[in-house]
Amino acid sequence: MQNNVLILDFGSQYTQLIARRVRELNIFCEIKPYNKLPDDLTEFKAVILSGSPHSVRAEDAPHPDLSNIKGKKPLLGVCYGAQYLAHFNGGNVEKSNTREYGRAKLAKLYEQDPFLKHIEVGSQVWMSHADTIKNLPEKSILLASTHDVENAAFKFIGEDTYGIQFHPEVYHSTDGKQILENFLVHIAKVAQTWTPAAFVETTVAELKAKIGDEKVILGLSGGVDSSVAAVLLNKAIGDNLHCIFVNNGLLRKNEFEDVLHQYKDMGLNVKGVDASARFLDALEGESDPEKKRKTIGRVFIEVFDDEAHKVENAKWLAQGTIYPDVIESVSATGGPSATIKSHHNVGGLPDFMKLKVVEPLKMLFKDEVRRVGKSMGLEPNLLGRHPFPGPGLAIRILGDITREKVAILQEVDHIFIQGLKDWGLYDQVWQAGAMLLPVNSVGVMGDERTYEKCVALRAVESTDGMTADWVNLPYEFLQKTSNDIINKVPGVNRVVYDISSKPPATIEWE
Ligand SMILES: Nc1ncnc2c1ncn2[C@@H]1O[C@H](COP(=O)(O)OP(=O)(O)OP(=O)(O)O)[C@@H](O)[C@H]1O
Ligand SMILES: O=c1[nH]c(=O)c2[nH+]cn([C@@H]3O[C@H](COP(=O)(O)O)[C@@H](O)[C@H]3O)c2[nH]1
Ligand SMILES: NC(=O)CC[C@H](N)C(=O)O
Ligand SMILES: [Mg+2]
Repeated sequence: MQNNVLILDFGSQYTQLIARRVRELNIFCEIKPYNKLPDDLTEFKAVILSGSPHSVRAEDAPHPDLSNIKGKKPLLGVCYGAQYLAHFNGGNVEKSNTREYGRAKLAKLYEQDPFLKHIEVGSQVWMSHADTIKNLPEKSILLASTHDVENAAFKFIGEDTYGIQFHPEVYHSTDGKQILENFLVHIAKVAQTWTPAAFVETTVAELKAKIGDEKVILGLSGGVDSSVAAVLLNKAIGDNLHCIFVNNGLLRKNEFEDVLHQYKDMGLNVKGVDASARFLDALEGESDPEKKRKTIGRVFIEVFDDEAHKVENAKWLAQGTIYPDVIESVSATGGPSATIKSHHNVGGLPDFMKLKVVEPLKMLFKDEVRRVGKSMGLEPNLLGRHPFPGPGLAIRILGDITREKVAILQEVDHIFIQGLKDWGLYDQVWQAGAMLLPVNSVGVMGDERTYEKCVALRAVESTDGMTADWVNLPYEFLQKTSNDIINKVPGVNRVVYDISSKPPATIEWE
């Protein structure tokens, strides 16, 4: 890759955002942890240093050796990155008197530098720091100040090395993208050639060369990632791609049939495997959330392995892994984070399958996967689908799972999701679904006492599922949906709406 940019991660919560902004400029970039700086940097045309929760003044802070970079390639330090450049080049970084967090405005611009092209006094920037650069490093000049931060942007004389105290990657920095463009396009001369069409072209060529005449197996889930991966592979190797779509009995109403048809219409070589009974039998009597997830993962591997063996001469397993799954970021604490839920994932396929792995999307963010899918002509209804968890309705039925409960929840979910579509709300919601609760409550229907199930509806806004807010759905919609559910789904006499955000509540109830 000739026009690659390296983002060196010091553990900032915004590192991925830097990558996304760079890619919005149609420039490819990769994130590497600061302690895994590649020896060979020839493929990188420019380097960006991220922010960090650490203070450069602390001994245990990240202090990588930049001697192969600084002065040799265009280099931009953001926040901690800028402080780092200052601190180790004769400048002075100190604790600031007040913690500076939030909006600020560029109050003074000092130089006619391409870095500041189209940037004007008054431009809003976003600050998030406790340390401040008191004295600029040697052989540098000041480029910009805000009202409170004198050394907000600077440049080393005679090099393309820049430092900025604010964060150009967050949207609150109104001209942040322009600044990144100034640095990458005008100063570092990186070509803006990273487009979905170019990605498809190069990836298809790479897949052809890599796979040749061998056969590939791919699990299709109905979700965006595996579908886009399948279409890419299909372009490269045609019917040597064998897709398997498993019905685990825990999908949405009619999902298996509908999606299978859609895949066939797309020209994919796909086999639908109805393993509902195998999953539901294995889950019988199980009500512990983690055990349910593990059981589903295990049965999934068994079914998949059985099917894979039926494809003669299969040598590859394709996966829809995307970039956030593989980025090695530096965590603030350095230690592993707590397991909240065990995600069911084919990523955990055991070695005994002896297949080579191919992951055509592993450098893409989710929105890029969608754009790539769009450029290959995938249906908007497939690309715009809400995320649906691998374990499906199993983790939305609290307590033990029975076929009757699955059927009830499928009906409820169908009414809710169809309603969102009919009311034009589906695309405004990031994810929605219904939970079947393990409680009965008393009701009255047609003068008769009822003692039946309760369902909870959940609709959230989110960008990546890591945090989420419940959606303020119109009362009229909730009223109609609740009525429809209670009237049409026997066994349910109460509907509630989940108004918890994540954190502390997760999106799924189990
Ligand atoms: N019902 C299924 N049949 C076959 N393969 C599946 C099924 N469900 C999941 N998979 C496989 O497991 C992978 C992980 O599933 P999961 O739902 O966790 O992925 P995801 O990141 O949501 O991606 P996707 O958008 O493809 O669903 C999928 O990409 C797919 O390859
Ligand atoms: O493929 C998946 N396998 C799983 O085991 C799984 N568990 C949760 N999810 C989805 O992840 C997002 C965050 O969910 P939680 O807030 O419930 O952890 C939400 O989008 C959930 O639907 C899963 N997806
Ligand atoms: N956002 C950052 O990079 C912060 C850098 C450093 N930890 C500070 O507080 O100033
Ligand atoms: Mg999925």
